[in-house]
Parts: sequence; C-alpha cells; structure tokens
Amino acid sequence: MSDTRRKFIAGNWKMNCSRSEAIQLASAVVASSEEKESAQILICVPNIHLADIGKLAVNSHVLLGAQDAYWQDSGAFTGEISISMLADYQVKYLLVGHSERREMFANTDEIVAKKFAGALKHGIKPILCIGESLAQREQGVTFDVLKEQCQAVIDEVGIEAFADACIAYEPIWAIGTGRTATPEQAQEVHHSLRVWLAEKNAQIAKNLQILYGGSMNAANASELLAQPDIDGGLIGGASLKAEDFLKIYSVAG
Ligand SMILES: O=C[C@H](O)COP(=O)(O)O
Repeated sequence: MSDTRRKFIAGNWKMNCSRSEAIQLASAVVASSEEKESAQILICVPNIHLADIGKLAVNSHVLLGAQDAYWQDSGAFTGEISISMLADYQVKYLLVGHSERREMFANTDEIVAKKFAGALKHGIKPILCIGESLAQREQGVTFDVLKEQCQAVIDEVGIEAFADACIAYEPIWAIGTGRTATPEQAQEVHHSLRVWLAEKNAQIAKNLQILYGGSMNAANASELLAQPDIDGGLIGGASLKAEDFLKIYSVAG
C-alpha cells in the first residue's frame, strides 16, 4: 500500500531560533542533505524568518513551510498574517490545527477547516494536525476525536481536496514529552484512519501521506518510519539540531 507514497520529513521549529540561529540551522539542513526520490524534506519556520530562509531554500530540495496563518486574505486582524502573504515567500506547506494552536490559541475545528481551505486556495499544501489528549486516549475515544477533527475539514472542502494535503497524527500526550507512541500504537491509528478515509475515497486514502508527530527523534525514527502506514514525521524538538533532523531524513527512504 505504501509504495506510491514518498516519505515526508517535516520539521516544526515552533517559536525557536533567533535570526542568526535560524539562518545557520536552515543553511546546515540545505547544505548537508541531498534530494531523494524516496523522501521529501520540509522546514516550518517562524513567520518572521520566512524571507531569510526562503532565499536560502528557494533553489534547493528543502521545502519551506509555515506554522500558522489567518484564513482571511486581508483586513482588520491586527497581529495576524494571511495565507496569501505566505504565498509570496516560497511557502509550499502550512501546518493547520497544530494542537498548540488548538489548545492555546482557540483554533476550533471550524477555524482549522477555513485555514485548510485558505491554504489550498493559495496553492499551499495544508498539513492537517490531529491528535487526542491523554484523557481522551484513556477514555477510549481516540479514534472518535480524530474522525471529528478530519470530518470538519472534509465538510468544508470535500475529501478530494486531500489530494493536495497531508495529515499529521500527533497524540498530544507525546508532544515535547519524550513519551512516544509505540510504533504499533501509531501504526494502528494511521491504519484505522486510512481505512476510514478509504470508505470516502479509496484513491485519496491510498496516496495520502500520514505523518507521525510526538517526540520522534534520531533514535526512534527508523522503527516508526518502518510501519506501513507511517509516511513520515512532523518533528519538533529534534528538528532544531541539524544533525538529528538530518539523521531522521537519512533513515527515511
Ligand atoms: O509539530 C511537532 C510536534 O508537536 C512534535 O513535537 P516534538 O517532536 O517536540 O514532540
């Protein structure tokens, strides 16, 4: 099933790196990795560094992504950046619905769906982040939560829109905690998700890259990435060290 899908290694720098640190890290990622047929590499940097990193990455195989943006194109939204503005900066991917945006910045399923649609409108591929809390996992409602988060987007844009998107499954209890889902736990979720999506559109489900996020690092990446339905990683902490991030890319395909 996975032979049509390339591995996708995506770094999410979150709110880290001064300007000089960002340039140094991105330069190392660009210079020390090679283009591969079997895998893609992406860095999602803080918006303020997009111009600098865009210049570094523009003619390279390293894709540039953003971590969030507002879905309206322009207007009185003080402090926000629109998706149309990102499109001017070589941004190819946009994280939507990261659990930190959902939890700390009130991004509801509805808002996430609008951001997903906004990204597609501007030719940027959304990476829809979904995940359950520890309490939800313990209550046995993990899959219900994930379906609800996906369904809100499907209701807005239709399942076909996932031809130009990815999903990142990030159990909230594994983010930044050092506690990783076991490869079997992650595979079970990814597989169930793909089967559920296949009921809506088999081809879309077959081709869709589903990434795992939550304390993926250089030590555990190869086991996670060996699972048939884990098509890559959305990597936080370990993407801040070029050496660790590139090690993950090197084991991905
Ligand atoms: O976007 C990345 C995820 O939140 C995972 O972060 P982490 O690798 O630091 O656990």
